[in-house]
Amino acid sequence: MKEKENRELLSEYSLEEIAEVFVRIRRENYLIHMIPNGVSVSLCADGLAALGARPLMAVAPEEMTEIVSQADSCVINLGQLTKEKQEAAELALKQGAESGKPLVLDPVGCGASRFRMEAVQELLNMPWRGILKGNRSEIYSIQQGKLTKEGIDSIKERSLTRQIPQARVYLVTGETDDILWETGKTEISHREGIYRNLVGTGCLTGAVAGACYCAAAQIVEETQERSQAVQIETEAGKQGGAAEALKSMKLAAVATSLAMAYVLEQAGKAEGYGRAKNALLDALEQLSEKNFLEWLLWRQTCSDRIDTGLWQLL
Ligand SMILES: Nc1ncnc2c1ncn2[C@@H]1O[C@H](COP(=O)(O)OP(=O)(O)O)[C@@H](O)[C@H]1O
Ligand SMILES: Cc1ncsc1CCOP(=O)(O)O
Repeated sequence: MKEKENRELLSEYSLEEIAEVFVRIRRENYLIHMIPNGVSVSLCADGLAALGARPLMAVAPEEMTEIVSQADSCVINLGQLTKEKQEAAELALKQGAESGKPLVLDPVGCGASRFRMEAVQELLNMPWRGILKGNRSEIYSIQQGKLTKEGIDSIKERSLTRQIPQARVYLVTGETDDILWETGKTEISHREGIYRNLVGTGCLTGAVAGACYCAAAQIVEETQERSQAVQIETEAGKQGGAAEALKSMKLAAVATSLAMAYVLEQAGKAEGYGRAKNALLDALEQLSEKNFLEWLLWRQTCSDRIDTGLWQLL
């Protein structure tokens, strides 16, 4: 059963399709609106630009509906949360859901204070479809409704439940990233290379997910259109909306996780914290080039050799 789940995911997305996500971001120059935090705003804006996307960082509730309407996707990062930011996040999720935009929510440090936890729970109770990206501690806090008081980091080992709402995909980051959805789960290991904990890489992961989600939605839609052109309408086809949306979210999460594994590996080779941050941005720029597909193929070959698989069995 576990093996079947894993094979299904492998057959769902080829490495070429994953690499195509980044070629598309550069070609389409998606406008990614992010409600950022002051600590990582430059890294996220630079990171999106390095990918070939167009960042737009807006925070004022007064302009949120207009801004979300014109963006291709919206990433809501709750770091440095204030009441005003919470209001902006609610408006962004509402407008994003109404206009069917790809949405990513990053509940930064939601286990650190009651204020953050309550705000996150309210936002999660709203009806929107999208990706929830958090470290293991943040997702644990959300699932258990408990404060973990680990600051913004994930320090302790935490077990997560498999109860994921239907319209959401969770991208849980750490040494191994977990991608969870209502009926399944996969793991992507980041253990290769030397890892350096650079401030803002969690936020950057959310920003990258926002860009990947735009490309993934287009890729999935085009694949669906091609298959509909040769098929008569089936029951599965009629229910295509939710299934397609789930596929886009999963492809976006897988592409984000592997891209971050690649860029963090490049950053890990640089000497010194400052150089590592620049190496991270330079590596983001390479994702749309053939280096990244070659790295994916190389990684798969290595994984096959040590018999773990690119996507680890669950
Ligand atoms: N020990 C680790 N080894 C390799 N990569 C890691 C490790 N911990 C986190 N990462 C990666 O670093 C990025 C940021 O994740 P994380 O540090 O968990 O987020 P946050 O900054 O929100 O706590 C993600 O791409 C994640 O996969
Ligand atoms: C340090 C800090 N404090 C509030 S937001 C923030 C940045 C979060 O960075 P990361 O992406 O590494 O979790």
